[in-house]
Amino acid sequence: MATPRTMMELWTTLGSTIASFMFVWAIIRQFFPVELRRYLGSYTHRLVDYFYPYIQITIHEFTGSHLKHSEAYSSVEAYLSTNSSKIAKRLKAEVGKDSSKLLLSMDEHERVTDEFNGVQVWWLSSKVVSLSRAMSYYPEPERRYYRLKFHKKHRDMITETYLEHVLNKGKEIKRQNKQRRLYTNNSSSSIKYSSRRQTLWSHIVFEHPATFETLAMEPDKKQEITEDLLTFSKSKDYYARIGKAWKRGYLLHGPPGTGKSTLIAAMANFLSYDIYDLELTAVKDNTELRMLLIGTTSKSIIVIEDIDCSLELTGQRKKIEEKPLDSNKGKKEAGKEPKDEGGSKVTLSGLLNFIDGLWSSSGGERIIVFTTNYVEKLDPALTRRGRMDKHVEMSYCNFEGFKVLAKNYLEVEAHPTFDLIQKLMKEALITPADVAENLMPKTATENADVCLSNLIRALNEAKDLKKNEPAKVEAMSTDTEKEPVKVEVMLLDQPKDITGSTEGTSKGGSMLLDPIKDPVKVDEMLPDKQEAAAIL
Ligand SMILES: Nc1ncnc2c1ncn2[C@@H]1O[C@H](COP(=O)(O)OP(=O)(O)OP(=O)(O)O)[C@@H](O)[C@H]1O
Repeated sequence: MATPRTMMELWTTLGSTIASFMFVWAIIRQFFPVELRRYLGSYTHRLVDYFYPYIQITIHEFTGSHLKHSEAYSSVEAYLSTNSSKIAKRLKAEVGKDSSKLLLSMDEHERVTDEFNGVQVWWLSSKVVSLSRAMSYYPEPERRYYRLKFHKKHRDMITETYLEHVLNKGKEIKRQNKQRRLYTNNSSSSIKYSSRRQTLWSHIVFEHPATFETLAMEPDKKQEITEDLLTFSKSKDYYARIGKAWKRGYLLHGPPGTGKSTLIAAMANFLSYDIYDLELTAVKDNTELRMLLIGTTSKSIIVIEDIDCSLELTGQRKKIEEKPLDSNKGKKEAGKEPKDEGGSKVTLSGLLNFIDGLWSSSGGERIIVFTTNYVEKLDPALTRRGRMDKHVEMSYCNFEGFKVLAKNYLEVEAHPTFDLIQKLMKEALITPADVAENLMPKTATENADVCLSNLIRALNEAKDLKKNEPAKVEAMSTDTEKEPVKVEVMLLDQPKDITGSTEGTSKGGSMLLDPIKDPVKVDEMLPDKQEAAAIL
């Protein structure tokens, strides 16, 4: 017990000696001439620096003579918010800029410890209050700062690696906390008459709840997409090394209601990216397209929906490339109102240039997503790999997909009706949108049992519809000039004998037809003669 007491006494004595010395020194130095005081001051600093083993770096809230908000400060603040909310005892809560979330950060004069590669560092939060602040007519804002302290032997590691890590992590956290935005392009006509300050894009807050967990899709496919997105988002150095624009093209194709838009929302939420919904029909020409694309920010998904309707990309590339496109036509056919009456002169080559990285000069990563209900109609120039790196087929709902939706909509993971639903799903084609519609309770009294029986009814109807479908014909060859056409006939509910006999087969079959010799037979076989002509 004697040693601690001696130590205590030693510290107490040392403390009071230093305090007395400081006090005496403060009195004496007043009588020293200014020059001498400065001289002594500089020596004191040097002496302290010599023995003091730590280095301090200060990051101020405002920088420059115009007191601009420092990006480094806000990044450090975001970085420390994750640490300090767990460690610090005094926190402050603020609603962040562009965010609806309450963000916690360490309060003034609070200290937290951080560790990086086994090295300990200390962060202090503090502020400078100007003395003239209270008296001044235009009080200066408080200037907050963070101070980082570390041992001088780690100088290189901290200044080269740790600070970069803090800034990158902080930026990432800021982006995740930021409200996501959904941008749409303004039609050319509205830009013409608008004030100069109006931009080409308008935005709203993007709050789509879709995630990969709530998406009805085969688990393997989900994993493949999420891995692809993650790899892409971390490949900055790779793209820089190979000298390519940091972009990735996705083509989502499948019937309406299979979740193409939902997948885009899930991708945006997964990566915390903004979405630019590019309505090509509202774009006047290639120059405007270029301006729009240059106006997009990095870490965004640029979406061109129903590309088959936006541009007539069904013909030969050459013809289309030269021809200005009346894109309104396609949209009207799709039952959508075009935004711009004048029609768009965006060409396929303009679009291809853009996909090939026209905007690469603006830096940062972008994902471009095209969606279509008719992938076979698109020009191969648009869909070839390299432009569209990933083709994702969105298909009808299967039992796995149904289970995801049942969990989302009804919070049901097992039910006596599941076996029947599984059987029916093999026999009927139903989109995830239709499944979702049936599973959604319409009134407060509709429980899971009611919703599931609604779905069973819908599945039975879809099954009957499929049975009653007219004969489906598949042409195996299209060369009608020389070869006979092999036609596969699938006769389901109502057998229809193509040879005129009333005895048909419900199983279907195939036969060789010569379109020159047997035109009538081929015609008869199809309910729609035009369809026959198209196939042959
Ligand atoms: N795979 C899916 N997973 C979860 N929900 C889905 C899925 N597919 C469709 N839905 C539901 O159906 C609705 C319509 O789907 P969505 O708009 O994503 O389909 P789409 O394929 O983009 O259709 P369109 O081609 O008509 O634009 C969505 O709001 C969602 O609720």
